[in-house]
Amino acid sequence: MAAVLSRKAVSAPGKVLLAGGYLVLDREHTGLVFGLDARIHVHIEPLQTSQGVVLSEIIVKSPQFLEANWEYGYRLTEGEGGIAVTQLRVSADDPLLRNAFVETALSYALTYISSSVPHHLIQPASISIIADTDYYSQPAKRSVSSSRFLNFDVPLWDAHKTGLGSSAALVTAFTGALLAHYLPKSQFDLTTDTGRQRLHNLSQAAHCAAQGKVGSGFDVASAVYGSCLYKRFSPSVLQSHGEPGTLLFSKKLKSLVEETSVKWDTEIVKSAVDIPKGLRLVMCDVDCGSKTPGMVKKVLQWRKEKPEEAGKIWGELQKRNDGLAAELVRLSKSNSTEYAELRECIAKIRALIREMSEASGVPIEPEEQTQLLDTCSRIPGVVGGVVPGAGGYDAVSLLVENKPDVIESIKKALADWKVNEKVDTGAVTIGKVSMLDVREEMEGVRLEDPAIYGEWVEGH
Ligand SMILES: Nc1ncnc2c1ncn2[C@@H]1O[C@H](COP(=O)(O)OP(=O)(O)OP(=O)(O)O)[C@@H](O)[C@H]1O
Ligand SMILES: C[C@@](O)(CCOP(=O)(O)O)CC(=O)O
Repeated sequence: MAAVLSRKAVSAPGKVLLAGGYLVLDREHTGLVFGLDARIHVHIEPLQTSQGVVLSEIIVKSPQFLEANWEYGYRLTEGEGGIAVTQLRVSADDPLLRNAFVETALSYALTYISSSVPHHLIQPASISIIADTDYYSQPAKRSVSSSRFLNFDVPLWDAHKTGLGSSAALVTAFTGALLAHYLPKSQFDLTTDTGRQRLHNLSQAAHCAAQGKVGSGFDVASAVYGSCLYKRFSPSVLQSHGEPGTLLFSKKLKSLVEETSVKWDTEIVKSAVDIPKGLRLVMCDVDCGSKTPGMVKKVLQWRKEKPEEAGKIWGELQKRNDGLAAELVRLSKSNSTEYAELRECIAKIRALIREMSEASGVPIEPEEQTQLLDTCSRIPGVVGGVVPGAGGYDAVSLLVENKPDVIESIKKALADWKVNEKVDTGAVTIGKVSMLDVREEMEGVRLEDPAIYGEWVEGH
């Protein structure tokens, strides 16, 4: 008889790329990424089936959203092709709503598990995904109990994202929960360097496959390792492992994850990143629900066409980004509250980002965000702010003194804030600007107590 597996829960943090957007796509450069205290949690338990009924089924639910149930059948494929998963129809009348991140992470993780314990049958499981509130601009309804997790009461696809990296945190926590559930601790332990390295490699591979492109991977790296200075892996690492169901996929994935044939050249430096005790990060969401498509492509095209111009700006930006990281660490170590130099670092970075926007024709720091950042930067206690990551109209980040009156002043300023008509480009409509209830967090992925989810995993 197969051993009864115990329930497990894993969470991973969201992210903000404070400095190094676009540059981090190139291994010549680095990104300064902070993990956030908004987490995606994944809870997994054996699926209760009627006595004598043997199913190869895994059920995944996002109980905070409507119609967010996905059921999968799974089977071992021939030719060491790994585990293929097939989405099952919940009921004959329902349309098949796919979730590429869940589906891909499931088949990658099950394939790795089956290659690690080849003669074990994978038992059915029930998985719940539970997200902290600030991943979505959607106003959430308070849940009936005292649970910190809220009910969004809309289909997942209708919730506006705030850009905190839900898919990377999801894929990392989901993969971690599956490995922790099915593999013995001797083969996978989230608390060891080897465990985290394998989880990182597997999650990066699955996340890239689900996205259909290989980005820099800073979001998955920070979901695993938390805040860090990040240098990407060479894209060639992910070029030849194939797809689930194709010849030798299982073998190739195992060696990719365990680095037996390919070496991942990712560089994670945690000691280069810190936030001084007297400061914190704040994120302000503009809820306009739009992001200019193709920004990355356009910036890279500009860099290709104008290598000299781009090289100069990127070289200078890298220097300033390094300066920002160094100043944060210096302030943190010295316990100093003298923020003039930090203010200067942020102002220089913003000026260079605007120069890059202008030269590439890509609204990385659009006029509306310039105005928002300028307004916030004038509030006493606000050291400065930037458009993080790819920029555009996602939430902006501020570095502020960690004092209740400063936070109150920011909230008040945001409540009154409107785009000045003179700079309103008309490209987007900025909704209500609000402060998200998140701040930086140093820790990455972690095991959670499965009992904390209460009603969210019972009876859903
Ligand atoms: N609570 C959830 N339950 C299930 N799937 C989710 C959940 N939250 C996010 N996802 C998955 O992640 C996808 C959103 O990922 P996407 O990469 O577009 O955005 P993001 O990672 O939040 O933001 P960004 O990349 O801008 O930081 C959704 O379409 C869905 O597949
Ligand atoms: C533009 C880029 O460097 C950062 C994108 O960051 P974000 O998704 O906007 O947080 C792309 C990448 O690193 O994959």
